[in-house]
Amino acid sequence: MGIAQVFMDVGSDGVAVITMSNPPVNALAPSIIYGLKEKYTEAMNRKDVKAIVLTGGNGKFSGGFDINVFAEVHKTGDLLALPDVSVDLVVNTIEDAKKPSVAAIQGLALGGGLELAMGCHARISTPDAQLGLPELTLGVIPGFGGTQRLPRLVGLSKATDMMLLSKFIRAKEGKTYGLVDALASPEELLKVARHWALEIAERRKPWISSLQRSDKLGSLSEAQQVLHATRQQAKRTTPHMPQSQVCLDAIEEGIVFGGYAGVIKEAKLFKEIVLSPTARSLVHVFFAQRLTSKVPKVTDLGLKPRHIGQVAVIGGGLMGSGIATALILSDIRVILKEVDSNLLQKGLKSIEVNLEGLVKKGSLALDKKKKALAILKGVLDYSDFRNVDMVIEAVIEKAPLKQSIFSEIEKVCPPHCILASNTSTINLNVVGEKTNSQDRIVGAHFFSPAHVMPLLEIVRTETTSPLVILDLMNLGKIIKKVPVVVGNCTGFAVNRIFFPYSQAAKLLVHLGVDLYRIDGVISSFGMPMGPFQLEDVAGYGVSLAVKPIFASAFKGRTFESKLLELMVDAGRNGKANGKGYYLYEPGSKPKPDPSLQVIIAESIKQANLMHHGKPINVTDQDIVEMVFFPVVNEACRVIDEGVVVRASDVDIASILGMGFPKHRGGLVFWADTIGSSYIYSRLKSLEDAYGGFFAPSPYLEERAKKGLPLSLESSSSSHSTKSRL
Ligand SMILES: C[C@H](O)CC(=O)SCCNC(=O)CCNC(=O)[C@H](O)C(C)(C)COP(=O)(O)OP(=O)(O)OC[C@H]1O[C@@H](n2cnc3c(N)ncnc32)[C@H](O)[C@@H]1OP(=O)(O)O
Repeated sequence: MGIAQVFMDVGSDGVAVITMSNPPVNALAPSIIYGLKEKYTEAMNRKDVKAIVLTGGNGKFSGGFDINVFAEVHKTGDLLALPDVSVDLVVNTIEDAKKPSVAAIQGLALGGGLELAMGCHARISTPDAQLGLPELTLGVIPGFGGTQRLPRLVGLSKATDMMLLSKFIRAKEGKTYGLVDALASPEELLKVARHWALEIAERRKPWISSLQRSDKLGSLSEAQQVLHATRQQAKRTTPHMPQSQVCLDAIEEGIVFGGYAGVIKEAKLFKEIVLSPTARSLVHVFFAQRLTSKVPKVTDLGLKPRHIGQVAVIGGGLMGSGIATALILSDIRVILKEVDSNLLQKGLKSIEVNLEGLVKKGSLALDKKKKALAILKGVLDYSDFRNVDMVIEAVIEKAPLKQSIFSEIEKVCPPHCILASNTSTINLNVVGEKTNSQDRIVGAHFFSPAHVMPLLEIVRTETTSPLVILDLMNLGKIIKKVPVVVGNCTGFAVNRIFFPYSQAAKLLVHLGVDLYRIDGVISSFGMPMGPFQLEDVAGYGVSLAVKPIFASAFKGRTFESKLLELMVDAGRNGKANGKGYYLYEPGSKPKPDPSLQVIIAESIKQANLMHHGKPINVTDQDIVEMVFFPVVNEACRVIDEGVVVRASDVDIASILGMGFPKHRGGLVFWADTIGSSYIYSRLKSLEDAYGGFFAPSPYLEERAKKGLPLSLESSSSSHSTKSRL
């Protein structure tokens, strides 16, 4: 961040323009808050100032309160680091001042930024500025009066919608709701705002304090009905997010007892919720996600990413068509290659279906769909490959096939062309073994469905050039993915860390624990679905293909059973044929299938794990620990071997790639809330009872013995022979 400063410039018209400057987003750091207070006091005291225009520098109003302060409060527990903005600055200094303020908004006004603007007596904005109160995504609630002023400006339903869903709206939409008083072009913005401020001062325009308004709130009973319905919905959709209910508590206080009482209640609730485990987790996730874009020896070399105008995707199956969809949606021209016209037509059709799905959901306009399809071309040979900047191979997981494709594309593509593979498991050195282009071979591991899932795992080998990594990171951002750079090993980071997840669940079944109970417990923990339903949805082909790969790469710590083979023998292929661990019927939820018990009994018999044939007795907590601690253990190895740049990259990869609950802060963050010593001792006793699958890794053991968090960076604790990054 640059230097945080507040400037004031008083014009001959008697308008003081107060500008917040704290690049890149003018976050409201404590120094900005104090600076605002100081400039406002000066403006009030100066006789030549009639009115104030509040604005932000560098084309942005403000991205909200400085989230670093939350991180500081989480570290120290000291709430004094939070300045009193809501009453002292917004109510007393701005809203109740004897001179009017007008907010001149461009770029964005989010969180505390929008709350300052709502404390002003009018808001003028450029049409495309983004407005929103996204505090709930950080586990907190709006704390500068937003829970009170937004409902009073736009009405209760719209306001709860914007706050609970952390929805951003454009200013032109805000104008229709009454959040914005007038729109102006960037060139005219200040002029219009100055004029408006003077008009208020001279009483030619109304002098409105948002907090005093009630005209948009409806009657008390209507308001309470809306709040009740919203509460019920939030309980269903965000059961792990206490901030939703707390936000509604603050709103309700203001509806019942008036805006000022609401502001006081909001401030009190804010100070409680900011220390909640959810806020700690979500603030961690905010910074962890941004850290993924800082990759040593890649982003610190002063390199500039090259333009990627055209990409060839090889293979039009589920992954290839999803990747192509993601690319054309972001205006990148795509050549889709298949081996015969039948498969090509299928691939092109899947892309169209993907786009139609987005149109149906309302997230893609029809003309945007047409535009996207116009930059897609299907081909059956390599002749068009001479013009592409990147190839993404997405064929089935067979090493010899990938090798022959890579040696062919090396010959036909231009020398600058990046050669990427979407393999999820196969070592990239093997993929590129038959080429002389090791420096431009890279993994671009998308997650299915590729046009929806936000994670892009970028896999670098020891020879991949930094520029190639940077180009792929940049492309990832353009297509709205979160790129996480990892090292090359079997399963890379995500699939490797999560291989024990389904294996542990199967192990539990072979110890006599009910499969549907396991899925239920894991869903309640916060995963989008349990491990068995996930396997049904992903299809057994993937699980069966990777089983031997993991077994040979991670000898001694895999759990083998014949359950899946027995399922396939019995004609069960998962969701694909409507029959897996669950029964799938169109239009209804997956149903448990009692006849599955015969297959499970056979698999249990073959595995012969149960002591005297007796099922084990486990609590729900035992299930969570037996499923996730082996996953944490593998994450420890991945951190120790340098497969990830930093532990927090695992947090982001686990959330975005596997659906690990965000409100728990990601896998390693969650593990650290439990403590390395406890996890180690549990794994140790599970190892004694059930063998090597649970054996704690040396990294975990060392951290536990020293009482250190797993995420703490430390050179001395490394057991690895060599970093892969
Ligand atoms: C009391 C109040 O009610 C409480 C609050 O106001 S809480 C804050 C509410 N505001 C928010 O949640 C907005 C958070 N920010 C964002 O969503 C996005 O950063 C954005 C939409 C503003 C910009 O996105 P984008 O252009 O992709 O840039 P992005 O990489 O996210 O951010 C750029 C830098 O600004 C920082 N930043 C953004 N918003 C910040 C904030 N509110 N505080 C501190 N830093 C912030 C980021 O950490 C990043 O820093 P880095 O370059 O060192 O990694």
